[in-house]
Amino acid sequence: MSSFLIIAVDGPAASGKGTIAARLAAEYGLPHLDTGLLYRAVGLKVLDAGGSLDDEAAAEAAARSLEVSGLSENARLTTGEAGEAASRIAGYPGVRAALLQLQQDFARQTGGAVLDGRDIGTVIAPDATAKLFITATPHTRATRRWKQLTARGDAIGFDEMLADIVKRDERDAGRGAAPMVQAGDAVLLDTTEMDIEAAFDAARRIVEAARAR
Ligand SMILES: Nc1ncnc2c1ncn2[C@@H]1O[C@H](COP(=O)(O)OP(=O)(O)O)[C@@H](O)[C@H]1O
Ligand SMILES: Nc1ccn([C@@H]2O[C@H](COP(=O)(O)OP(=O)(O)O)[C@@H](O)[C@H]2O)c(=O)n1
Repeated sequence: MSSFLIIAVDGPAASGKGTIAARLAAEYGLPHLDTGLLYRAVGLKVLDAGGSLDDEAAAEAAARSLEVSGLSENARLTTGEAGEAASRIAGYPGVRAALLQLQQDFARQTGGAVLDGRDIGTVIAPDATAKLFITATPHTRATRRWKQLTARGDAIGFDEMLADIVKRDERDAGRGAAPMVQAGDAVLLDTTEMDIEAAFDAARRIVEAARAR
């Protein structure tokens, strides 16, 4: 069994892919990159500069000059505003091109890595050892995200949350550049009826089966 291990974890909003990716990274002693943070940071950078999310050139410039250190400590990146902004700029090919190399370098570092996002198994690491596509029903995902955001004081109604998630999924799956799609060789994991422990357990078994191939 090779000691080089790339695990690609993709899926729609609030499916639990970040939680699973972080747990897998701890399990296998690998570094983890939440690639959604990159797009969230670019979206907020455009907004903070007073720009428009419709301005493709501004988004591409923000992506090219993105400072990637410290993103996971920035709580603002996990807000609903950042998620929406991310999805608006993530369809621009120039933004995706600007963020490609750093993600591929992260994936190919010595020993390997775990990355989660929308296009890890299809574009960033098509040669990944194990590919998972995590999903759950929109209602379940909206419930999870609503609990997560309201627990920390963000004011949002459940119906609005559900509508936001459905709209973002449609935009992510419908765009021309690296749309959210399950890779042909990814294993689908529907966590609707699973708690975090059960979902992680199922994910670990998928990785073990892939490593044994
Ligand atoms: N299987 C699960 N059951 C219940 N809650 C979950 C499950 N997986 C994740 N969560 C919770 O749902 C929220 C969203 O999970 P997260 O991993 O951030 O999703 P994603 O990375 O897909 O957006 C978090 O609060 C997380 O703790
Ligand atoms: N690899 C990735 C990761 C995120 N994204 C975009 O960034 C947005 C935010 O991603 P995220 O993973 O942080 O969002 P959640 O699934 O956590 O809600 C997504 O809706 C996508 O539009 C992407 O296009 N490609």
